[in-house]
This record gives sequence, C-alpha cells and structure tokens, in this order.
Amino acid sequence: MLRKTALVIITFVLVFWSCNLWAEPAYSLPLIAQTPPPNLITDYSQVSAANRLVDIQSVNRNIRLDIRYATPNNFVNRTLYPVSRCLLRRPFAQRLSDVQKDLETMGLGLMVYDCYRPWSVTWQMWQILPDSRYVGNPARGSRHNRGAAVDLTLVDLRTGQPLEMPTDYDDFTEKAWRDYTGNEPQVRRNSNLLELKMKQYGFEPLMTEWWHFDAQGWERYGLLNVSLDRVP
Ligand SMILES: C[C@@H](N)C(=O)N[C@H](C)C(=O)O
Ligand SMILES: [Zn+2]
Repeated sequence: MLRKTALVIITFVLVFWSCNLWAEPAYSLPLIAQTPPPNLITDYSQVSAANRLVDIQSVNRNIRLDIRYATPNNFVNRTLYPVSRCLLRRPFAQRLSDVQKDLETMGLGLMVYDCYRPWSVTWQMWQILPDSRYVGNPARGSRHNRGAAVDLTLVDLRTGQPLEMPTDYDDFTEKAWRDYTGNEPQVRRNSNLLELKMKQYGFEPLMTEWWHFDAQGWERYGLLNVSLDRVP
C-alpha cells in the first residue's frame, strides 16, 4: 500500500515537472493578457494596399498634433512611440478631415492626441492600468490597434489654444465620463460640440473618455503590431 502511494506521488511530481507547470509566469498578469490575439499582424507588407495606414498630415495639414505617447508626458510617464505621427486607415482619415473642414467654418479645428497605436503599446498600458473602461484589453486589442480610433480635442483657430474640456487628456476619473454632470456649462458645450461633430462624420463616442472616438466600420480592419516609424 505504502509503495503504491509513493509511486502515485512520484508519478504526479514527474508529470508536473516535465510539463513545466510549476514555472513562474513571465508576468504577474492573467494568462489571457500575455497572449497576443490571433491574427495580430506584425509584418506590414501583409497589409493590402487598400488597407494601408495613411498619415493624417498627408490628408489634411490643418489638423494639429499633440501626440502625447511620443513624449514622456503621458500616464505611463515614458515615451512609447519613436515618432510623432497620426496614422489612420484611409476612410477614417478622410472622415476626420471632413470634421476639420466643418469645424473651420466655426473658427475651430481639431488637435489629435493619438490615432493608430501598436498592439504592444496597448499591452504596456495594460500593465499600468488593467481597466477596460480606460485602456483597451490587449487580449482583444484596442480599436486604436486597428487604425480605427482617435483621441482628440478642439482648438480655437484665433488663439491656437485648446478649448476647455472636462479634464486633461487621459484623466481616468469619472470627471471624464460623458454623463458627468459637475462641469461648467461652457465646458459641457465644448465637449458636446466635439461629440456632435464626430458623430456626424461616423465616429462613436466612448462613455468613459470625452476624448476617445471609434470609427464606424472599425471591425473591417485587423489588429496591427507595427511600429509607427515602420509605416511609409
Ligand atoms: C488610453 C486611452 N487614451 C484610450 O485610448 N483608451 C481606450 C479605451 C483604448 O485604449 O482603446
Ligand atoms: Zn483612445
């Protein structure tokens, strides 16, 4: 009986050891977040010509850039992008340009904080803030990873200054929620105007971030993990 029990224990130990089931996980995150989603594209030459990313500056030079993730001035507190660029799939870049042209008739314009974001950057953000209200879950990928989301604000063309909005960019508090009721009337009007104009041109707002919009049709495009400086 004793020999039988010992044999069972030894077999159990050997199976666990050979399968490496006691190995420490590489990261202290749920396994799902460590695994890149299926169909993640890492080789940009696999993207067909029709689906390539375009630089917003080549579509509309009037759209201003303040790409915070290309600087250490962001919630991760380090530079995440090698270059300051706003890349989007062509139909979405065209729609954003239409928003800009419409706003210009009112003496306003757009300033973008972020556009296409490589999947690995979303993964790094998730290490700091694993909360899908504020960061796309890397297990599924963010719409930014598809070149189909944009973070942005309004600027006054006369002064060149951003309009006052409910919070600073990437302020992950309830003050940034679209249904927050504690804002000054003018601040509310500013964020409502941004939402109205973005919706008019096919961008969906996110309830928890006044600055974030997903392009309708985002599901037609795959997740990318290509560095911004690798996109011609
Ligand atoms: C991190 C923030 N700027 C943002 O874009 N959040 C949304 C939810 C995302 O990561 O897709
Ligand atoms: Zn966003």
